[in-house]
Amino acid sequence: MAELTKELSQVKGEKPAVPGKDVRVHPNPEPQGKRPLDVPTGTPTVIVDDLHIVYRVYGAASDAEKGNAVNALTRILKRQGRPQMKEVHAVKGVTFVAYHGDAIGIVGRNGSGKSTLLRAIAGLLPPHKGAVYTDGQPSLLGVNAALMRELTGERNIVLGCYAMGMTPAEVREKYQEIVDFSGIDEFVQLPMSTYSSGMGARLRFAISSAKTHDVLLIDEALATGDREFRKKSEERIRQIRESAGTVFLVAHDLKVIEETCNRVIWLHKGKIKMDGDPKEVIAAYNKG
Ligand SMILES: Nc1ncnc2c1ncn2[C@@H]1O[C@H](COP(=O)(O)OP(=O)(O)OP(=O)(O)O)[C@@H](O)[C@H]1O
Repeated sequence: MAELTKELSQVKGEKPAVPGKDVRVHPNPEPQGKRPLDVPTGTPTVIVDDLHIVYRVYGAASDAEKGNAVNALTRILKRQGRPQMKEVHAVKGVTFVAYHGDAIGIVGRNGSGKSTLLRAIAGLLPPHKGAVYTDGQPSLLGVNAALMRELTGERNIVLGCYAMGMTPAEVREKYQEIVDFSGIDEFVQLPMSTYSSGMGARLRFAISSAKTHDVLLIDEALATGDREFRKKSEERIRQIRESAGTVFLVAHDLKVIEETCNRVIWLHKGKIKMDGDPKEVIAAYNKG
C-alpha cells in the first residue's frame, strides 16, 4: 500500500515520501474526441498495487537443487525424493494507475512479464502479494484467446458474443460488422482449423472489439494482421479510448505501440523500468 500511496501522491503532483528512481507516473492526458459526460477525466480504471505474481512449476527442481551432489546425497540419506517444485517470480512489485481514455503499451524483452501482467489484470492469475483493482470488467484478447478451432467462424462469432454478455438481438446486429471487419469473407462458413494464424487473429480482434469494453487487454493480437488490418485495428482502439475505455496493448512491434498508445510501460525482469510518454520510453528502451 505504501507503493500505491507514493504513486497517487505523484499523480496529485505531490512529492513522494521516497523519491522514485526510474519509475514515473504519467498524468492522464486528455484524449481527443467526445467522452460520456458521466465519466470525469482522470478517473482511475485500473490500480495495480505492489503486484507480485509467482508461478509454481511442479515436476521441476530449482537451479540450486539441480545436479548438486551434496543435495542429492542428503536426499538419499533422508530417503527423500527429488524436489518437485520450482517457483518463477514473473512480476516483482509492479505499481501503477491507469485512467479512462488511456491506451497503454507494454514493452519489454522476452520473459519480462508482459503477458503475465495482462493476465493478472484480467483476473486470470491470483496475486502472490499486492493487489489489482479494476473499475468494470477487464477483457483479455490474446493470440490464444479461447475460440474453438473445430467450430466455424460463424459459430465462434455467435458464441464469442454471448460469452461477452451480448443479447441475441445485439449479436444479430453486430454479426455482419464483425465478419466485414475481420475480412475473412466466405471462410466464416469453415472451421477455424482451416484459417491461417493471421485470419484467426483478425477474427478474434473483430469479435472482442465489437463490444465496448471498460478495460480491453490486447496481447500481441495485432501481430499477425497485415498493414491494412492494423490500421483498422488502431482506429478501433482509438474509438474504445474515446468511449472512455482503457486499452492495454502488448506488442513487439514498437511502431504499433508508438502510433496507438498515449503511454508506455517498460517492464524489465518483472519490474517497471520506465513509465511515460511513448516516444521517450521507446527511445530509452531501444538504447537498451
Ligand atoms: N505458465 C507458466 N508457468 C511457469 N512460468 C511461466 C509461465 N508463464 C510464464 N512464465 C515465466 O514467467 C516469466 C514471464 O513470462 P511472460 O510470458 O509474462 O513474459 P513476456 O514478457 O510476455 O514474454 P514474451 O515477450 O516472450 O511473450 C518468464 O520467465 C516465463 O518463463
